[in-house]
Amino acid sequence: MSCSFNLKNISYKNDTKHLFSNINLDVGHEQKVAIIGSNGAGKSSLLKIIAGLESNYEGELHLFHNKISSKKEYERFRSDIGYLPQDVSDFFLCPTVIEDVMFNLRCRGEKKEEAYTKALVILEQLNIVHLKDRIIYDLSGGEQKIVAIAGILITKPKILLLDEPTNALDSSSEQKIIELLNSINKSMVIVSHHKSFIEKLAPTIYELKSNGLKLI
Ligand SMILES: Nc1ncnc2c1ncn2[C@@H]1O[C@H](COP(=O)(O)OP(=O)(O)OP(=O)(O)O)[C@@H](O)[C@H]1O
Repeated sequence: MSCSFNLKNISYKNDTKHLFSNINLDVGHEQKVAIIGSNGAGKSSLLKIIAGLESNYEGELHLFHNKISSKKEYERFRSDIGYLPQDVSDFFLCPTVIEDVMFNLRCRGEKKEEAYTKALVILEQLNIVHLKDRIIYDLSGGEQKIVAIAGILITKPKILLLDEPTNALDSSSEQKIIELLNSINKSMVIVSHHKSFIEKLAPTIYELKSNGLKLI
């Protein structure tokens, strides 16, 4: 199986405590994997390691069969990785929804009109086109989460790392996210507390324990 990324014997301790060791994970091309675990187990920290936001770990991270030994090496693959943080309140860089969803494409040199058209398509897919001119910080937490997902999906990353993608969403929005993520053929790691949600999305579910990932 062609692998999108591999974790080899990862151990991590943050400023205050040892969180986990012996983390081994191979995520194949277009494979969807979920990680559950108790509060504070380190799920978000593990996702940050894969997202290249935390480098103070032991062990090896390989992206597309390349061993990543430095932040500089990670940067070669940064645009292939879409990361949704658990808390999206600091995620947005533009005032309005449409501007923010277009932003990453504009950064990559896309013309304004093309970026606008693509942003409208993704807002329609997520059923939030009515929010397009709203100020993001006036939106509800759930609405902000969907806007953040739109801003990630528009860049067509190869790997999606989603930290609690449906917390703060009502059941109809959660259903939309499930349908959308099911329709996307990409490698994904989804962290969630909601087993019922995860089971609809990821055939492979692990529990994060302090001594490794346990297949459940
Ligand atoms: N920057 C940090 N400095 C010190 N401790 C931190 C930091 N970030 C997180 N922690 C602590 O590390 C532990 C793991 O946090 P993390 O957010 O990775 O866990 P989690 O499994 O995602 O938790 P939850 O399910 O509650 O979201 C927690 O005890 C948390 O308080």
